[in-house]
Amino acid sequence: MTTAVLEEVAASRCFGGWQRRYRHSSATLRCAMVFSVYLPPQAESGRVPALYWLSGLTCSDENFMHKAGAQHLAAELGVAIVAPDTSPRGAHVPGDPEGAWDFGHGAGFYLDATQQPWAENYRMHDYVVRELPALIEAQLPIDSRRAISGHSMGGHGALVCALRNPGRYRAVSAFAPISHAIDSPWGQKAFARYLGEGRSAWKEWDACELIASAGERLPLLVDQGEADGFLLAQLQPEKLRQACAAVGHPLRLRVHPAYDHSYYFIASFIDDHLRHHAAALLAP
Ligand SMILES: N[C@@H](CCC(=O)N[C@@H](CS)C(=O)NCC(=O)O)C(=O)O
Repeated sequence: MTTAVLEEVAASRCFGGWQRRYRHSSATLRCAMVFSVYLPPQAESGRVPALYWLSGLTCSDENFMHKAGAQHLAAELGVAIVAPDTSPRGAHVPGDPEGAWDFGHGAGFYLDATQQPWAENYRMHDYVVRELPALIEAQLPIDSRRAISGHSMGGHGALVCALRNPGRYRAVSAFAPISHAIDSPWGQKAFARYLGEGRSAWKEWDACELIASAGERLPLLVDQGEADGFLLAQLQPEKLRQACAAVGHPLRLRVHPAYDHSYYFIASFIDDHLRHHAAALLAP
């Protein structure tokens, strides 16, 4: 699995480092995938740690890199940023049967599907947690110091990746995550198809459910805009607050008046998240 070749498809100098894009064949997802990576200047003389960023519904690997404005501080801190795509892609990969934007292509939900026809390709958890880091750590100047963050569906993904894999990430954070996916319309639609109708299987991919039995108490940093149109129906950060309070899981939940769901919100607070991750990634 680690022998796939990374084919560079774009490279731009950026804050003394490089913004690059690679294509590779994914054995996990059974399709070609593209990811973006920001390599800070420090990567030219040694290996650097990486923050994995998981984007939300409808995004590709490029939304974060184009809009979050993270490269300037990542260059200063010496942290790489890796942004995978949000689902498997390609004409042979099934999408939403009705062509909706909240399922299928661009909406992999960072889980490993068990139901056909999705189980063939939709294994984004395995891809993000194992296949992609193995490829990157073998072929790029990035080492195994990892942190993870994301937005909305990707915030759910970041929390679930960290909670399901104790010891794999040094830090975790999220912007406007789908906090309790099994209790949200987006999550219910996706989980019913990817995982089947049995709700017990859904709980293995739900941040609030996983908090109770987490194998480590990695502190969560979560930012949420109060004017986010998806706040009440889909995101429900108060459920995350309750789940953390019930078991004493450390949570810093910051609610920001007037901020919405957009990348303007992410750009406004990304520096705090980068410093949160860098403190853990660069600790001796
Ligand atoms: N297409 C949806 C919105 C989807 C959406 O807001 N996606 C968020 C993640 S959940 C995003 O980051 N969009 C891409 C962008 O803003 O660059 C709609 O019409 O309401």
